[in-house]
Amino acid sequence: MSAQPVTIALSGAGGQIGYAALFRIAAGEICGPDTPVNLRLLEIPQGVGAAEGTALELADCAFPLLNSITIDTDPAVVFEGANLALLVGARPRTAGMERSDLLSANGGIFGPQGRALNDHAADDIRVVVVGNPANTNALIAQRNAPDIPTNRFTALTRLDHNRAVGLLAERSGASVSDISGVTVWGNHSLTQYPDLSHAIVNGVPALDAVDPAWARGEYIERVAKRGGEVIQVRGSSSAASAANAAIDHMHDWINGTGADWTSVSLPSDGSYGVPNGLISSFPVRSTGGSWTIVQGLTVDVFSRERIDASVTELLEEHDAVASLGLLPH
Ligand SMILES: NC(=O)C1=CN([C@@H]2O[C@H](COP(=O)(O)OP(=O)(O)OC[C@H]3O[C@@H](n4cnc5c(N)ncnc54)[C@H](O)[C@@H]3O)[C@@H](O)[C@H]2O)C=CC1
Ligand SMILES: O=C([O-])CC(=O)C(=O)O
Repeated sequence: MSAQPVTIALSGAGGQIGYAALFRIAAGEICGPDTPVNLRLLEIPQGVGAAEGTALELADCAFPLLNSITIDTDPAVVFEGANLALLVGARPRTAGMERSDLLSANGGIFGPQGRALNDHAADDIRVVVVGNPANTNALIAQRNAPDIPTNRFTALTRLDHNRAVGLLAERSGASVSDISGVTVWGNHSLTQYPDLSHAIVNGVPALDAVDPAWARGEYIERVAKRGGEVIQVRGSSSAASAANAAIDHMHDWINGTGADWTSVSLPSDGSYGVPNGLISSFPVRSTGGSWTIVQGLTVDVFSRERIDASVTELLEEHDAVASLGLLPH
């Protein structure tokens, strides 16, 4: 244990994803076995008890890397000096709530959190938004943090990516480690596009290894609706797999992806016709601590239509939050 401690903030620490993530983070799964961890846990008052209970259990694990735990309801306190932020806590849609109500309620969370990150986080802050609607919540946070480079704000589509790889492995009979080149484009929503056009299974193009009609039909729907399938079968939403994906995302951002790429929602630079600034999912590699969008992939007519459909939904969400005054910068 030699490196400087890393300060990792997690909002929604008393919830189910928080419970599935915090023990792994405290064990060093994001930054590795040499980096001590300061945990900063953000909750609303009704969630503080659950976060405190989790902190008791974290202490009972006697993790050698766990340097400190702070629990607070004030984002300014929690984000002070934070190097990494996992924004998990969000306002869920409840019965009778219109989409604009949901966006407005989340604006009330991610606007202030963006401002607190702007004013208090460390210069190297990296943010992943998990709480839904994740892409638009990330956009709100980013647009409220004018002093933080835009590319430090991301939203989680790694769970969709991992689901896409897992279901392709299941269908093809290959192991996950023999699959590469899978991409999830667009929004973390039902319009997302899990794309096998460039995927390779055991050295063979995926569209030769599995029925292309399945890959461009049932498969896309199955990946996009996997969250709903988990809720139906498990009785509650994906938690361990979401926590795992958030850890994968942060781990790869810091440590690099290697030859294969993964999927991350990040502010577009105009690549693949996605409007500048929109936080959309792309094929990306990480090197030197930064994500780079993989360039030069051919996009056929089918893929173009699917990407455009999801980007259209993101633009609608953008316009809705802009009209609510939630994107000040
Ligand atoms: N992007 C993705 O792939 C996925 C996203 N999600 C989303 O992640 C979010 C969290 O899911 P769960 O942990 O299962 O929910 P949960 O309801 O178990 O926990 C959420 C926690 O956030 C807290 N919270 C609410 N508002 C907060 C605020 N302003 N500041 C700090 N904490 C706050 C709540 O008190 C609660 O403890 C949901 O929005 C869910 O839809 C879930 C799975 C996958
Ligand atoms: O719908 C939810 O709350 C959970 C979710 O995002 C997913 O499982 O992909």
